[in-house]
Amino acid sequence: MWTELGATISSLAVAFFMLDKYSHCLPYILRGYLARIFRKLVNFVNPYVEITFLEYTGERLKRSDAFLAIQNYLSTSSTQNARKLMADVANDSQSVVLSMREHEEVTDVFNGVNVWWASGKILPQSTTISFSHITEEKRYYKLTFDKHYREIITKSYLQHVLKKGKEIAVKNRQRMLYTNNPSKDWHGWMPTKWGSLVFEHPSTFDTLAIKTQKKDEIKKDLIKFSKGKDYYAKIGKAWKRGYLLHGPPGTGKSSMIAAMANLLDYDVYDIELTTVKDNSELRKLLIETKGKSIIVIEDIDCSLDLTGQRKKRKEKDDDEADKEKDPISKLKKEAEEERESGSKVTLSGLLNVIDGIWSACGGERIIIFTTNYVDKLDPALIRRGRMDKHIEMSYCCFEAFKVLAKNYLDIESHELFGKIEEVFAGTKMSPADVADILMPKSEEQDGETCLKNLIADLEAGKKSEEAALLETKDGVVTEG
Ligand SMILES: Nc1ncnc2c1ncn2[C@@H]1O[C@H](COP(=O)(O)OP(=O)(O)OP(=O)(O)O)[C@@H](O)[C@H]1O
Ligand SMILES: [Mg+2]
Repeated sequence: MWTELGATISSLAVAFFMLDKYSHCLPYILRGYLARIFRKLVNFVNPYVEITFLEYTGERLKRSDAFLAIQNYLSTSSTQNARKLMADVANDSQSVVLSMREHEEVTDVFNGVNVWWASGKILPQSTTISFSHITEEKRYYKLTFDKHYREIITKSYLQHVLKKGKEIAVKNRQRMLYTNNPSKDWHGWMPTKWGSLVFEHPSTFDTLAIKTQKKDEIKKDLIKFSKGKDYYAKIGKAWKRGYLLHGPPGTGKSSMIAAMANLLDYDVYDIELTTVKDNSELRKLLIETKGKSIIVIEDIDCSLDLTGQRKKRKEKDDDEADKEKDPISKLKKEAEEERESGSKVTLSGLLNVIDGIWSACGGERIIIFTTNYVDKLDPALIRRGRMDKHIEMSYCCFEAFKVLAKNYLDIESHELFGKIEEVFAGTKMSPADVADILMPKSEEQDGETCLKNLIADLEAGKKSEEAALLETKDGVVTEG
């Protein structure tokens, strides 16, 4: 069909060229008359409108969202029509996603109107060697439809295609875990700021050992946030939420982040601040994050000189230690300090970037800081509005233990539970330690043995804690 159409159009183009060339020989009125007839003729033989959607648009050659949505949309309709398809895998290799190959055509029907989609690519014109995969060839989709349906196609149909395409993208999307690459590995404008892996952490709110009430409260908060697009727009605030997770090591802070990402189906951006050169690099990194994501800065107290106090204290300790150090140790220490001082991200820089980034980016984002020492953090960093919710991850309690016993041993109730509840009171064992004890170490070790081991460990821990407390008390009394 297109070949015939092309031939007709070229004949008309020749006719028009001749008309244009010799028009000065014709009287003015006849010239206008012929031009009108010619236009009618072209409209008659080619009543179609074409819209082209390029893969890369704009000066910065950003990948077009419309192109991606169309690609996804056509992945369903084209599989029924097109003969040449391309295959890719999604969702942990669970499903195959098919899309149209170049120079294929498919027909789609919308409200009884036929439209035609064609895929193609424009090859580079010059033979110069390019270092960019983007400039080498330009892929596009071309939509053709009868001009009588211009209104319905350009409005309703395209809206329908974009909406469906985005829905398919969400369905096929593999969640990713991004980690920042050191800036020395960034090459020009190539997207190497973030390295990525498929995010496959198994932690969920069901496997998290924390009190049920707290768990439900956090889940409710997250779901409310993720559905809050209209609410945030109404109150004129950026669609973001900050969480501060604090608690001793092994209490499940990192597991909680994974559970949050799994609950909301968000990507995770894990920022290692110590490899970020300065504030402007941090800004670049954050600007590149996408919506529906959780931005994580773990151990925030260790990543930055947050309060100034840490540095001063360190300097004081170091000065004293230096007096005793030999020259080789001193040199080693200096080299280490130089490496450590690689990151010049400052607290105020971090705050500015965090506050600014929300206004610059669309789409929902959660930012999470974790720390073992909440008291060390600068109040400016964790004030309400920046970190909206503070979640304390605490030592294991009996309620949390029951979750671990179910996960690790498949035991939901046992005669030893009464004793365990009793010994848990007043102990400080992290869920990570409890989980380790509950994990059978050999084939012979059954659930009951693990529970008995736990009781023994808890009792031993309790005794040593009591002894330590007594010692301290004695110390205070003696000093007094
Ligand atoms: N609350 C919890 N519920 C379930 N499992 C937990 C919990 N806390 C710890 N664990 C187990 O212990 C391991 C370590 O936990 P996790 O890394 O989440 O602790 P963390 O608080 O991030 O520790 P750190 O402060 O050292 O980073 C996890 O792999 C998990 O199996
Ligand atoms: Mg952690």
